[in-house]
Amino acid sequence: MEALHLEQVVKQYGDKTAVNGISLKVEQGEIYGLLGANGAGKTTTMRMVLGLIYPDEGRILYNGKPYSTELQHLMGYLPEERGLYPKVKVSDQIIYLARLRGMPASEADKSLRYWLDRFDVPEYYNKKIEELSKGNQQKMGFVAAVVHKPKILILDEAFSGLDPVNVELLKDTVREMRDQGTSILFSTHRMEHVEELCRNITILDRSNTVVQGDIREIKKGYPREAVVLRTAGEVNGLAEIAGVTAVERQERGYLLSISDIGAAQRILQLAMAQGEVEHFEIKEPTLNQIFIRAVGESNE
Ligand SMILES: Nc1ncnc2c1ncn2[C@@H]1O[C@H](COP(=O)(O)OP(=O)(O)OP(=O)(O)O)[C@@H](O)[C@H]1O
Repeated sequence: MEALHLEQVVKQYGDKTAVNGISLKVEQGEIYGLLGANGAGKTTTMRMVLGLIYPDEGRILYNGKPYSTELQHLMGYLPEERGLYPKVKVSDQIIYLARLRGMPASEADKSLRYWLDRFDVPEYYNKKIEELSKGNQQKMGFVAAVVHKPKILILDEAFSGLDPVNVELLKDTVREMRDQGTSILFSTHRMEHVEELCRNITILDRSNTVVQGDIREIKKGYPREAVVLRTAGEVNGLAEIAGVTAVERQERGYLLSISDIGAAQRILQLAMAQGEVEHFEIKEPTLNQIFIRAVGESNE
């Protein structure tokens, strides 16, 4: 059974439909990508899942059951806007938040110390949030979201403001939580993070679902329009091949754009006829390209 199931969920603010009939399922131990342009309805959807606001239509089920206040103990949320108080000590507020979610103080303290050690910052225990850098405040926001061991974790731009080392650290942590059975709703504008972490995604555009499903399946539905070719020497006549729309000379070869898949074979044949081919690859579209195309198309 799905840990989280949204069925035709609608949210309106006056005349404005912020979310227009979203349906999705997140399995136990899955990281699910919720994507969309600015104002598409992601935060509104996440706030409904958290029970902070209520859907006007449709329903949300948690392990097959409707929302109840006990669920607050099972959910963790890292909001896009920093949610921690600047003047309060890290330990005071994170333990307080964990207790609000039903964790005894001594266990919360132990869990907080575990996370501070894990992130190699045990000294933050006694620091005020305002004394930390922006990235480290973000890390403490993450700790606040996971300290009580949630079963459903909602991450809104979890990696924003983090340096590459910390991004990797948090990615590993998120994967580990997934492997332990946590279901994670993951929202970001960074498509490469989605490619690395998520199996299934929904792309929202102006309140509507425009793309949904398994990333690998979605990619199969889009044409392959790029070829990478690496050869020992120059290849003449690439631009004249039927179906080749652009040829870009790169440091170690060529990047070609094609309008039909047959052009790829013609490129390979021409290159082989002129010398040794070191590398040949027909590239799948990136999620970034799919996003731009899907959101662009629905705006036409
Ligand atoms: N409290 C509110 N009252 C009125 N309109 C709202 C409210 N909250 C959100 N909206 C509107 O609902 C739509 C969806 O907003 P939402 O914040 O869910 O988008 P988002 O996908 O999270 O965007 P972003 O990527 O910019 O964070 C927007 O048009 C927004 O202006």
